Amino acid sequence: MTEGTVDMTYISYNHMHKLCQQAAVKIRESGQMPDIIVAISGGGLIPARMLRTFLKKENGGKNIPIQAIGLSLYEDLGTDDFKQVIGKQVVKTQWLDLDIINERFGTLLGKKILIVDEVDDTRTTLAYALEELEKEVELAKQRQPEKQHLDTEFSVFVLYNKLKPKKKQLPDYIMNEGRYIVASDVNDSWLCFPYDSTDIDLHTQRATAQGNI
Ligand SMILES: O=P(O)(O)OC[C@H]1O[C@H](OP(=O)(O)OP(=O)(O)O)[C@H](O)[C@@H]1O
Repeated sequence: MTEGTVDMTYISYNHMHKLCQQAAVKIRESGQMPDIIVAISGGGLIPARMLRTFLKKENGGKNIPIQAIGLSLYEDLGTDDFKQVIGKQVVKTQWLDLDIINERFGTLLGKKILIVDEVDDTRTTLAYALEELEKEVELAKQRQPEKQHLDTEFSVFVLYNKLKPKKKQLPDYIMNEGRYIVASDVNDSWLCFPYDSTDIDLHTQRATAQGNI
């Protein structure tokens, strides 16, 4: 941030698209080609869908299903305690459809699961998502003890990682074993995403001027 003002970084759809294309190669090379993509809604939905196009290509033409989970740290959900919790507490608004996962795969256990979001800011949301998904794995082991030996492997993909001190950490097995995949490390500026714009032409001009095209 600059003193008294906020640095604004404008991002175009094209920029997100191209980063997803490059990231798909990194994901394949990491050995973490997912069975399931878990998109953190809302911001993770668009990169997850873009990524799926390129992962399909990297995955021999096989499409990878996307499940959406809704987590909100900064959004006003109209609750009475909004001012107290914004930026501090993650609110779960949607969760995995385990019936669909079990119907399609038989189990969540033994799967490679890629968690996708558009930005890692304080890392609070990603840490929460991973903790809650790990709890689902433990519950699945209780429900399906005959499959508890199957290793479920998580990895994380973000389009933009802000280079700043983080409030929460991801475990070493994510950070140190090639399972935290970042398309672009960025300074701690305000990221302006195209889907938040009410004037997409002006937004794209600004993104272009900053080279984010
Ligand atoms: O690293 P953190 O500090 O946790 O911040 C990152 C999160 O913040 C944004 O979500 P937001 O809560 O604004 O909801 P949205 O995706 O629906 O806009 C973004 O989409 C990430 O999920």
